[in-house]
Amino acid sequence: MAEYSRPNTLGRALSHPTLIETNDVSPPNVQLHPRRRRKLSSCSSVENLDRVSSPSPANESRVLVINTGGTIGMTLRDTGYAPKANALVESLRKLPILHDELYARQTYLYEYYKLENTLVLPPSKLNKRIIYTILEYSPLLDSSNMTTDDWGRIGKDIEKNYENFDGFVILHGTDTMAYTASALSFMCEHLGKPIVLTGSQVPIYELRNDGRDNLLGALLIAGQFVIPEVCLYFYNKLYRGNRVTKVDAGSFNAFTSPNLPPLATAEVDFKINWDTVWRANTTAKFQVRTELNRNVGLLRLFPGITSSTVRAFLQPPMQGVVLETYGSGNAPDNRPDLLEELSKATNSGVIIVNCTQCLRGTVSASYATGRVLMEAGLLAGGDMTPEAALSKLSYVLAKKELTLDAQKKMMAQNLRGEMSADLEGAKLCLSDSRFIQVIAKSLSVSCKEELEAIRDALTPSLACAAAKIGDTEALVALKEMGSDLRLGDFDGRTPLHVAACEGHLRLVQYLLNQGASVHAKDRYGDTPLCNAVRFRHKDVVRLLRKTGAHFSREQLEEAGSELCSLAASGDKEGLDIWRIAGADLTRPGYDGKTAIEVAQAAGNKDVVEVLNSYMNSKTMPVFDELNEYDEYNNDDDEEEENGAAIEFTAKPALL
Ligand SMILES: NC(=O)C[C@H](N)C(=O)O
Repeated sequence: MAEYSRPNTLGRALSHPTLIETNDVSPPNVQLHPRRRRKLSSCSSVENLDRVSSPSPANESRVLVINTGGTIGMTLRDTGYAPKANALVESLRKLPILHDELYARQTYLYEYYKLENTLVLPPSKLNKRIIYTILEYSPLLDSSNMTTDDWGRIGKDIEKNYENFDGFVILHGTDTMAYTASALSFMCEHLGKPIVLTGSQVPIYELRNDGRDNLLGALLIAGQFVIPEVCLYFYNKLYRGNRVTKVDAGSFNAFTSPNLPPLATAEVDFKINWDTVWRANTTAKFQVRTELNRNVGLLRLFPGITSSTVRAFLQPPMQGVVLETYGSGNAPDNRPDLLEELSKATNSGVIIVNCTQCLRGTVSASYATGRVLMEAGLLAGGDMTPEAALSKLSYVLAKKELTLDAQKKMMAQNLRGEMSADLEGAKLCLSDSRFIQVIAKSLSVSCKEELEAIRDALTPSLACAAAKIGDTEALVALKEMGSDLRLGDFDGRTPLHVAACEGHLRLVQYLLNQGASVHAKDRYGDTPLCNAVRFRHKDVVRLLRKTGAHFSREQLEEAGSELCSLAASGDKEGLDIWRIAGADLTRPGYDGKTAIEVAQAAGNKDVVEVLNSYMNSKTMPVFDELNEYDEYNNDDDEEEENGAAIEFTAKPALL
């Protein structure tokens, strides 16, 4: 007699665990979960996986294992290792760590699924039962024999059975597993469930092997964690499938993911690196694109490669090539013959992607030898593996509905986490208004003091960034979360300073309406008015003046020299800005000469005339706000503003 206590979900109808003979699992002693019982009577097909819907009990999950071949299921023959058909299920059935026969029989697993190739794992640490069904391909293949058609077949089988399983495990030879994993990652669009490729270096039938561990780990991951990616599990690590490459022919530790850390590691527990897990960020339904373009290839540069080799390789029908270059994407820049062949090909519509031969790192344009390739029309492949770049090309080029330009654009995009964003783009860009708004929103979700402190610390930088790009909406968002838009950054520069520099008139208006001070000084003593004068934004100068901005006594004194220098260079516009800003154009410079004297000496008659008329009208108020304001309304030589329509309600002038 063996004691067997059934899991709660299965034994829901029983009040006590039942003692059952190990070999006696006859129906009267076992209660089926009601849903499973119902299913038993409705399911009739043994062959058709589609007709079996997902399992009932909550602690069970279903995984479809597609066995394509590979060493994991090979035996040694006279000709060497070769796959053995119809042997895997039987052999797994005898391995207690990979199949719990007692549970299967007690719960009528075989009758319910009507699939003899359905097995069940013993309960996991998380108390999950993973029921897995093996779909074996015929013939089983050494992965060296696989083609894009086989990728399509795998994709279609996943698609067909997608709703019936919680996850998928693909048993595959290791030699081309990185290619298949990459290809499937692109083919599986809007993936929401885990697809885990695995295999082994030593057949599962041998005494010492890595197949059992790899299969067990892959099943546990696919059945327990919603990692919506095409992954590769090997030697206790789960990798993103399109990031791996096989690096060792003789070790259990056969794969590496040089540019991305593992998604998970199997230690005492599984540690999932959720931050790295790819999120499709889509509401579209899962589908598999099986169309792949086979006119693609990998070309590895080597010293002395001839242009005729390159020419031959790039001949039609070739449509996409991954050029494996040196270091950070370099090629000889003293080989015009070679570069010409590459240019000719890109001009005729071949997409050539520049990937590095190095295991780790990315292509960049830091060397002249790298730039020549960009000039020849190559696309930068970033840190993509050649396997990923090749299968991406194959996938993208099969999208016939796209123009060549759109295909190139797609190649440069990070579609499935196969490449890191280029470093420029990856920088947190404060001048990205979406970033500012996202931060503003996320900070406003809580009203805790700490969060408010963070908000206050970030506000000046964020507000200045928004002011820089004239993003009124972002400023409104910041304002709504309670930020004080008058605050200055580390250098005492307020959003008003920044907006004045950039000439964003409407934003200046908005900030003034929000109480921004025209008198705020940055660490250099500059006010927004100084900035607007410096960058010659007349309208902003007028508006600031209207709001009461003025130069300090020292600034006015120092202005003399600046005015003389403008007069010397005949810069009427510069002088006019100073006039509008309220400077006294008769103020002498450091050597006692006035601007008009300098202009006369330099023979700048126009300037003399303008300054004379200024002197004549000097008895009038320095600045006629109303006239100037009218002028401002009609002036269109400033940059067109596209901010939100904000009524002009600037404060009355203080002069
Ligand atoms: N370890 C392996 O699976 C290698 C085998 N030749 C294959 O790729 O199918």
